[in-house]
Amino acid sequence: MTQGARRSGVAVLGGGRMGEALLAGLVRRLGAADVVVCERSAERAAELAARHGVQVLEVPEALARAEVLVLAVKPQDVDALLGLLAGSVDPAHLVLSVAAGVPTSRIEAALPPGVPVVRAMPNTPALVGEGMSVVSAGAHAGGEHLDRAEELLGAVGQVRRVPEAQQDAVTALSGSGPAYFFYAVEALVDAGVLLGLSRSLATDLVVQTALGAAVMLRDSGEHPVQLREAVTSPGGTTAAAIRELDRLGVRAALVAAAEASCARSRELGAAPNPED
Ligand SMILES: NC(=O)C1=CN([C@@H]2O[C@H](COP(=O)(O)OP(=O)(O)OC[C@H]3O[C@@H](n4cnc5c(N)ncnc54)[C@H](OP(=O)(O)O)[C@@H]3O)[C@@H](O)[C@H]2O)C=CC1
Ligand SMILES: O=C(O)[C@@H]1CCC=N1
Repeated sequence: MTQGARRSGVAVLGGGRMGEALLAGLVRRLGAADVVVCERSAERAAELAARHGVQVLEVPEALARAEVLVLAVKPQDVDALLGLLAGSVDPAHLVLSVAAGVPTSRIEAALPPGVPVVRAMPNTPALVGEGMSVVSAGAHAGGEHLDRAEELLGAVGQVRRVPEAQQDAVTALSGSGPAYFFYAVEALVDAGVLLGLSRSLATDLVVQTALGAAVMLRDSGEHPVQLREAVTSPGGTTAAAIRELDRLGVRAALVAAAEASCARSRELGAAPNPED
C-alpha cells in the first residue's frame, strides 16, 4: 500500500475563529465524517464537536487519519505545532497553512523533505460561505495540490491564486479586510444613534445598505466611482458627506491601515530570533 493511501479528509489544527469558519464550510462540503479538529483547549474542542458534529483528535491521530492538514494556529504558535508534526507528516499529506505572514519555506524547513505546503489567506466570511481565499504553492506543491486547496477553500467562498510574494498584500486587503468594514458599520450605527435613531433601526439601515452596496459592486460591472457618483446629487447630501470624508483624510487612513496590516504580516512571518 502506498504512503498515505488509507488517509482521507481534512484535519483542522487549531479550532479558533478562523479554524471554525473553515471547519463549518468543510463540514457542509465533505460531511462531518471527513473533517476532524485538533484544539488544545478542551472546552473549545467540546464546543466545536457539539456545534459541527466533528471528532476531536490529538495531533498524531489526526495525522494518521487525514490527508490534508490545515494549520490554523496563530503565527506565534506555528513553530510549536510544526514540532508536533515533524515526526509523522510525509509527502502524501498536504499541509495547508492559513497563518498570516508565515512563508512556506519556513514550514518546509521544519518538516521532512518533499512535504507539499500551500499557503492560503482566507477570511472569516467563510463562516457564511462568502469567504475570499487566496492560495500560493510552496516549493514541493504542484498544480494538483493547488487544485485540492482551491477545491477545499471553494467550499467556503471564492478562491484566487497568486505568487507567494503577494500574500502579505492579500492579507492587508481580504484577510484583515472584513474588520475594516465592520469598523465602518460600527461607526455609522453610532452616527445614527447620535442623529436620534434607535440602535436597532440604525443597525438595520447600515447593514442592509452595506449588503446592497456590496452586491452592486460585485454585480453591476460599474466602477466604484460611477456607483458613488450615482448617489451624489448636485448640491445634495452625499456631496456634503464626501467632502467631510476627504477633509478628515479617510482615504489616506484606509491606505495607511492596509500598509500597516501588510507590514505586520511580514513581521509575523519572520522566523523568531532565538535571542528575543
Ligand atoms: N481570524 C481571521 O480573520 C483570520 C486568521 N487567519 C490566521 O488563522 C490563524 C488562526 O487565527 P485565529 O483563528 O484568529 O486565532 P485563534 O487564537 O482564535 O485560534 C487559534 C486556535 O488554535 C489553538 N491552538 C494553538 N496551538 C495549538 C496546538 N498545538 N494544537 C491545537 N490547537 C492549538 C489556540 O488555542 P489557545 O486559545 O489556547 O491559544 C486557538 O484556539 C492565524 O494564523 C491567523 O493568522 C487567517 C485569515 C483570517
Ligand atoms: O489579524 C490577524 O492577524 C489575522 C490575519 C488576517 C486576519 N486576521
